Amino acid sequence: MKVTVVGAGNVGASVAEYVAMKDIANEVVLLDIKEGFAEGKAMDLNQCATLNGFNTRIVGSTNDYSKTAGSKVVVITSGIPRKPGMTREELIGTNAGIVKTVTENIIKYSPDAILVVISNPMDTMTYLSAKSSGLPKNRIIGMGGALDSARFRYRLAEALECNPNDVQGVVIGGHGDTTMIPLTRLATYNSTPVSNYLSEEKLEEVAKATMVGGATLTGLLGTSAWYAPGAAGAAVVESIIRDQKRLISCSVYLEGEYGQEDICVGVPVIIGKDGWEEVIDYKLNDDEKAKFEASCEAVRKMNNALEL
Ligand SMILES: NC(=O)C1=CN([C@@H]2O[C@H](COP(=O)(O)OP(=O)(O)OC[C@H]3O[C@@H](n4cnc5c(N)ncnc54)[C@H](O)[C@@H]3O)[C@@H](O)[C@H]2O)C=CC1
Ligand SMILES: O=C([O-])CC(=O)C(=O)O
Repeated sequence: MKVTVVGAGNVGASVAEYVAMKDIANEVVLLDIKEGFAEGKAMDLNQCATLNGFNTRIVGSTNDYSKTAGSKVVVITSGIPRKPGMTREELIGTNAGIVKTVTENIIKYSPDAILVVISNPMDTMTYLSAKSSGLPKNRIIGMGGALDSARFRYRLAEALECNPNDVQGVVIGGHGDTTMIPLTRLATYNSTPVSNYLSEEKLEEVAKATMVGGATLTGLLGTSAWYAPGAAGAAVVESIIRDQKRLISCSVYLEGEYGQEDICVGVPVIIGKDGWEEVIDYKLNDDEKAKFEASCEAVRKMNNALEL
């Protein structure tokens, strides 16, 4: 099984590392446009094999797509990250051209691949990939909700002073500072509503911290985060390769689900060997529905800036 990761920068290398550590692919191809960069990252990662006990071969490629041929999954992380003070949406001018070209090159060599889009602004880049590839909608998955939900669970666990693995929580909507929707009403601490333990004000605080999770890290790091984004990308890849049918919030092309058409936005989906298989209806209440609609309107505005 071959997995390609386009963009060997912070997020791409992190996805490659976590995929290798899971030992779910024989080969991971890391491709970057920067001369020798992907080869260097691949060599460094290969030298972890005996230390971390994996048997995945990592191959570096400077823009040679023939090396990516026959990939089952392709993760797209190429593009610029934001700097402190910027929004993800400001990246569209540079990243749209990159994501479009990369998508076209990838499907020339791997026409049956499932694409996992990570580059920002992620929902719009996923929509662009869907439109420019012409691939069946189930084979295009935007990764954002997996990360945002992990951050939400971390923040909830911090507030509850508990083990994050005992907390369930999902973020839907756009992957933007103001468009994501942490579903606090549905969050649980080992099956009991978190509202049993946390006040409305505390839950509001948790939701706000979740929404600006990426911006907070960008402020601290000077560039955007990569460990949790890499782990979230690898979790989506694993669910595809192992056909795990995990229920993960991902940005997918909607045709009526959640009342939306012709948009890629975060909703809970089942992820398996054929890509995303089904959207699960969380039965939003009126307030959540209104937030989701506003989120979709903002994503749609971004999509309108694309030259398709
Ligand atoms: N969806 C999500 O949850 C997340 C998205 N991101 C996004 O992921 C993207 C990558 O972030 P980082 O890895 O931190 O950036 P980075 O700058 O470390 O790496 C990006 C890499 O893409 C490469 N690249 C640029 N144009 C290319 C092309 N045409 N073909 C192949 N490679 C190309 C660059 O040479 C660079 O090595 C950014 O757009 C960032 O905003 C980051 C974290 C989470
Ligand atoms: O914040 C950013 O720009 C990168 C990203 O999407 C995240 O870490 O959630």
